[in-house]
Amino acid sequence: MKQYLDLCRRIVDEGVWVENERTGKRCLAVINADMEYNVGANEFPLVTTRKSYWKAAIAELLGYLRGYHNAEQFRSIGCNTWNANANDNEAWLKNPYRKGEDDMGRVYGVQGRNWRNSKGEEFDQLQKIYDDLRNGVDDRGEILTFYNPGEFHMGCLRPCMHTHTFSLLGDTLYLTSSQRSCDVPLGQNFNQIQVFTLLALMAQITGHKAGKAYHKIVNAHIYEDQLELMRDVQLKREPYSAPKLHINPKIKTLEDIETWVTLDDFEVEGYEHHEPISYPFSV
Ligand SMILES: Nc1nc(=O)c2c([nH]1)NC[C@@H]1CN(c3ccc(C(=O)N[C@@H](CCC(=O)O)C(=O)O)cc3)CN21
Ligand SMILES: O=c1ccn([C@H]2C[C@H](O)[C@@H](COP(=O)(O)O)O2)c(=O)[nH]1
Repeated sequence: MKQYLDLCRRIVDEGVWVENERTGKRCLAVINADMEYNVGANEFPLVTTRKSYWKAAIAELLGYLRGYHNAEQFRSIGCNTWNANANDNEAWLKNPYRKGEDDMGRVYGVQGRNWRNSKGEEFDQLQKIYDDLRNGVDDRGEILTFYNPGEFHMGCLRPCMHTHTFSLLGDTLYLTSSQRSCDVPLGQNFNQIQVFTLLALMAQITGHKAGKAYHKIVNAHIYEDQLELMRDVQLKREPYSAPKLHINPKIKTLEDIETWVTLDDFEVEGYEHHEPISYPFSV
């Protein structure tokens, strides 16, 4: 929690104002933030200085791992975060690749599970990583990337947290996640849960111990309409200690994640938090 608050404080104290054309809003931004989560010690990085809707964040991750392409699929597993980008963004509504209501296009998990080359052949990046790790193999290229510049025009948003690299040292699995753009009040609240949970889940289904997860953020920002709430409310609160995440031990394979896992398979123990804060969202 301290590293999250340090990042928020750093943006408030040292951030530079930048115009953002896509949203039409200004952001206070810093460049380069390194976050580290101790998954092995089960220090779940849940924000405690406001109520965090951690289940929605895990649902979003499950949707990515399943290759979801539609906001309705996300809603059906308890996640509302893609409604606005799928249905309220002018540029996407006019895009000829949009296949109607709720379609998100070729973003995130679609790239992770159905990457396409110029011949139309598809690659399942996650399956390859899973098969290697289960066999104890790390070929130094265990990379799940959602970043496909050749298909940006076919999706509602370029991926923000775009690349997850897995590494095996002995019987311990590590994760390094890279993010180009981070809405710290809203997005980071979810993203740090997702980095942690992704490593915990992959370690569990590939039969390894979880080590640390390293989360590298490039542009970390607070939108102008979020600043007051962050500076004058959230940053004035004292954090509580980190809760623990419990994942159903019956989850043993990638197929389990693809087929029957729900939010009931995740529990948080010892989550003490302050009152909710509702931050404005920019589409
Ligand atoms: N401007 C922006 N910020 C983001 O963080 C973001 C995007 N756009 N677009 C794509 C996804 C969607 N994400 C989102 C979208 C909404 C919430 C959100 O509204 N969170 C609320 C309530 C969550 C709930 O009730 O389930 C929160 O208080 O955390 C969080 C992340 C993260 N990403
Ligand atoms: O997982 C996510 C997804 C999105 N965001 C934020 C970061 C930015 O504020 C917007 C995306 O806008 P771009 O103009 O494409 O950078 O969404 C996030 O923090 N985490």
